[in-house]
Amino acid sequence: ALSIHVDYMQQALNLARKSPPKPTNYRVGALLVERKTNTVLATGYTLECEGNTHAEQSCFIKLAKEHDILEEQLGDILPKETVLYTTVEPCFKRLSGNLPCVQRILRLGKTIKTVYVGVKEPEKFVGENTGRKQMEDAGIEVVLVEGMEREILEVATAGHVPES
Ligand SMILES: Nc1nc(=O)c(N)c(NC[C@H](O)[C@H](O)[C@H](O)COP(=O)(O)O)[nH]1
Ligand SMILES: [Zn+2]
Repeated sequence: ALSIHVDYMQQALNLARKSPPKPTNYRVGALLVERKTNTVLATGYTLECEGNTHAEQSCFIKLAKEHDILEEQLGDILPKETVLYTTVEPCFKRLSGNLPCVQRILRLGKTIKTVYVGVKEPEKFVGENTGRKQMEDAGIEVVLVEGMEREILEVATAGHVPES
């Protein structure tokens, strides 16, 4: 049966499709959702916000702008039962050196309770992604929403040069 999680992951994948293809990152879509009422608090996709931004980061930037606060202050306004859907698991390291999204999530305190991911990050750019363990150690549940791996990866890597 189509779970609510697949519905949100499909929405996230549709967002990822808006991302301009690039060989050095993944095209990812993300949604911040208030679990009790299932209200979408913010949507985002890779490179949506100016600069070299990630999908999860774009959600945070947009929501912070809406509340006229800094991104790192979002923990003060996010509902206690906020969850994040992202087609590719949050990054723990970025080749650009920008702050990884796991750190962005962790600094929001106990507001983000669960992170739903469509796929684990491939090891192409930064080797094995150890972000999941960092989040679980901080009490954040990480749930793999199965069944969409192939299409998520197809969208995520659309800007990559085919492996020769
Ligand atoms: N979860 C996630 N959301 C994104 O929006 C995105 N682009 C990635 N991609 C992860 C990948 O590891 C980094 O894109 C590379 O490490 C290059 O780093 P930059 O993106 O240039 O900072 N991962
Ligand atoms: Zn990231």
